[in-house]
Amino acid sequence: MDFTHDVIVIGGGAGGLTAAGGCALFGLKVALIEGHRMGGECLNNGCVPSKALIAAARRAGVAREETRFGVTLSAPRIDWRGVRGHVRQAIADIEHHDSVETFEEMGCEVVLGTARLTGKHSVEVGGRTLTAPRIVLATGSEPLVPPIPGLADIPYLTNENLFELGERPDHLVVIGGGPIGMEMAQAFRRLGSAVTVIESGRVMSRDDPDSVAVMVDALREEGVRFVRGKALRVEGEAGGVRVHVESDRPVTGTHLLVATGRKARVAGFGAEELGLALGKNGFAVDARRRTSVRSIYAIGDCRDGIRLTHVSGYEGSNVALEIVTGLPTKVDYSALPWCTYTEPEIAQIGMTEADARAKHGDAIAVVREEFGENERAVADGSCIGHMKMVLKGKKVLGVSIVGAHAGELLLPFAQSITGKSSTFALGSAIVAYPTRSEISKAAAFSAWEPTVFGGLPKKYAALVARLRRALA
Ligand SMILES: Cc1cc2nc3c(=O)[nH]c(=O)nc-3n(C[C@H](O)[C@H](O)[C@H](O)COP(=O)(O)OP(=O)(O)OC[C@H]3O[C@@H](n4cnc5c(N)ncnc54)[C@H](O)[C@@H]3O)c2cc1C
Ligand SMILES: NC(=O)c1ccc[n+]([C@@H]2O[C@H](COP(=O)([O-])OP(=O)(O)OC[C@H]3O[C@@H](n4cnc5c(N)ncnc54)[C@H](O)[C@@H]3O)[C@@H](O)[C@H]2O)c1
Repeated sequence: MDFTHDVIVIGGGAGGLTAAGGCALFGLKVALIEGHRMGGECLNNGCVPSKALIAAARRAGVAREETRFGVTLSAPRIDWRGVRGHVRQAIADIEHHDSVETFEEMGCEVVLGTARLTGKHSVEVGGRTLTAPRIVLATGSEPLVPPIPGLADIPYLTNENLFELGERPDHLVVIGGGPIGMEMAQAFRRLGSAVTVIESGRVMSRDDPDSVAVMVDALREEGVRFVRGKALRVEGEAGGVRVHVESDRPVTGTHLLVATGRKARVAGFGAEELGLALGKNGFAVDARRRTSVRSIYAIGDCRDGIRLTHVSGYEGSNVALEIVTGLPTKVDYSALPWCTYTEPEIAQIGMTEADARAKHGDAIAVVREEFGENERAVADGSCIGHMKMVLKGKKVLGVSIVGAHAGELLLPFAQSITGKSSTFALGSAIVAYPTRSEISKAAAFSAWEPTVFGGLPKKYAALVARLRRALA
């Protein structure tokens, strides 16, 4: 078969950009297709606007403390247009990292349009048929809106319209106590909204309960109200919503945010017709991120599994490496980090205590240290929180941290968990997004870039690509 490309990547979010950029930098002929906005969810409706909003809210939160350390601040005045302006500016300042021009410079052919899978090796977009030995699906996810009776009849918010809100809600009701619910609850509360969170199960159920308890107490103290129960029915109109909750009184507010998880984007672009197998929520994949059709990979939010920007990026680079070298490249999540950017932050790497007990029983030990004993925390007047290190013998299995800048404390444990500490390992470590710690990975990666993308590796990649074209 005479292929138009070596690789076709569908989706220009964190996963697709990393896969496409990686292959292109090795000299492969890459088509990168994006149907909406380059940068995907993270840049446009996810991490970047949420963290920008959190930054504005943090400023308001500090000002609300009035007198501290002998310094008196005046109470915050919140100009919603200014807050929105900061959110937009953050996106504008970052978007060039993900732009068409940047990826064309790397050597990708960027095609703007909605792609349709038409075969094991073919994709249609904008009236063209593109073909390649390997296709990478990085089509992402969208808000999972549960079928709560009444919801379809009232205006509600999800992450897709939250950051474009024209006014500050007087009372924001949030359904869902996951990372989106928690980050946004605190941010809106600090910006002056009343906030009620409705959660049917455990708040932040993926994280260590001891960390979560500290964070929930802090949010309660700031005035966030928590209601335990399932949201069963919703009624009202713009400016006045009422949520009926299992085993509690109805909750009323002015705005409703639905933050009840994500639904993988797997339908409507030819994957069903090709018979790609599905898992519980997304394409079923093996450890190499191959779907049931072996020439097609699925990475990041669109496959069944954990959904985070750095996870999409890691899977993108793994798949690029496999395609370029021809060597199987499995994901390794033994040192997977994540962080929720409330204040205090909750950060995790590797196993929680519960994960470790489930796997190793009483063979584990847990060491706990308090920030109240940490002299930098004391000097900062910011002693809330602790670190729990989970060990088997002296080997670290995981670390849970709650406290100021918790996400920035994870990186050394990536090295202790994996046992890899070279500059190459640092350059390819999975680092929680967005953290300042990423700069260490960037520096280590830069040191290796000329070698990794040098003449010899490119010649080898070209040979593998020729063989693939001949054998596919
Ligand atoms: C409010 C919020 C806050 C978040 N905060 C964080 C955080 O702080 N840290 C973190 O790690 N994660 C965070 N996340 C999760 C993170 O945003 C996602 O995990 C990540 O963006 C997924 O990247 P992706 O490339 O897999 O998918 P996406 O970013 O969803 O990209 C998929 C792309 O594919 C395109 N596409 C889909 N179908 C087609 C088609 N047929 N043809 C062409 N193009 C197509 C879409 O337009 C989209 O641009 C947050 C998410 C939300 C909603
Ligand atoms: N800092 C970060 O890394 C970060 C921040 C935001 C989002 N994200 C990612 O975005 C994704 C989505 O986050 P999310 O918070 O929407 O999802 P989530 O699945 O983590 O949490 C959703 C919560 O909603 C609850 N829920 C569902 N239906 C309900 C109902 N009817 N009534 C009451 N509660 C109900 C669930 O019990 C669950 O706790 C996740 O993949 C997450 O990893 C990450």
